[in-house]
Amino acid sequence: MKTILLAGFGAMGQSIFDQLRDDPRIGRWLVLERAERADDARRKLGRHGQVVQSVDGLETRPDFAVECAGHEALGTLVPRLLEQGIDTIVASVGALALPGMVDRLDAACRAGGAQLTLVPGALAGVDALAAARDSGLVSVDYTGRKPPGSWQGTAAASLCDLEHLAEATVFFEGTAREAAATFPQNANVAAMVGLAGMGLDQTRVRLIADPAAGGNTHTISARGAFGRLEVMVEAAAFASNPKTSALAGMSIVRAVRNRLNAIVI
Ligand SMILES: NC(=O)C1=CN([C@@H]2O[C@H](COP(=O)(O)OP(=O)(O)OC[C@H]3O[C@@H](n4cnc5c(N)ncnc54)[C@H](O)[C@@H]3O)[C@@H](O)[C@H]2O)C=CC1
Ligand SMILES: O=C([O-])CC(=O)C(=O)O
Repeated sequence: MKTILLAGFGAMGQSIFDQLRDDPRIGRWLVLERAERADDARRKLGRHGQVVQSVDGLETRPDFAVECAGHEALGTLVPRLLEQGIDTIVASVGALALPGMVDRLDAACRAGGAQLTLVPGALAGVDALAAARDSGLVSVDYTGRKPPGSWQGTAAASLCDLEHLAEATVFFEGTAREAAATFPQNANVAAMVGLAGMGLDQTRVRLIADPAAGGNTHTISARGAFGRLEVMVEAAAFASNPKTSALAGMSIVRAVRNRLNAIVI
């Protein structure tokens, strides 16, 4: 039976645990949380696992790890996990847009002989984009559209009047690298499109606050030698965190199951 280390027990982390808690192939959860949220995590984990203080000096070595704790945590925790040879699945893909981060993670993987998995998260179409890239891509565009409430508490609040928007408002246009760095809680998907396709600096991003949006919508438009791609997801958000689509948690669950299943889809 497997032991999984889960860094971050917020909206996504709790949903991942809830979906996988009864899987007989998983024996134990080691959860890393900030001190002020540790008791809550301990209570929710019950007999299924324990809260740990650090990724270093663990009594039980995890078989693999999952990160859903944010950009800062990715930078501090994930290289240390990889250096210890612990394969890690990450949600906070946008942190790879930070200067030097890809090289740092690559070096940590090599030092530990570990593998880092970036999930599509709330996106669809990443498989096709990544497959098409070696044959040559001509353009890749990503548009993120969310209700104003999903942009509250982010840099969008200083770029438009989120409280009083009467219509859909484009408040950001730039590269995937700029989007990921400016909106760490909302533009991990933009970084994923960039990393899977033409690169962080060649991928164009538009971010929109839309009072009429029915959910968090993510649209990828791409052209290349393969042909043309147009994929849109309208995703329901977590009640506990409207910035995050529940599909992002499901995407991690898929990645975990793919490590446990005989047949990988
Ligand atoms: N790839 C994708 O499609 C998506 C990726 N994300 C990323 O996933 C992250 C998590 O999303 P949510 O669960 O919705 O956020 P959340 O804010 O609900 O939960 C994050 C949890 O991580 C904990 N945390 C923060 N720093 C930590 C640290 N150093 N060590 C341990 N725990 C720490 C927080 O206390 C909190 O409980 C986001 O910050 C974002 O970077 C979010 C949405 C979609
Ligand atoms: O969950 C989503 O809709 C996407 C998101 O927040 C992110 O990529 O950071």
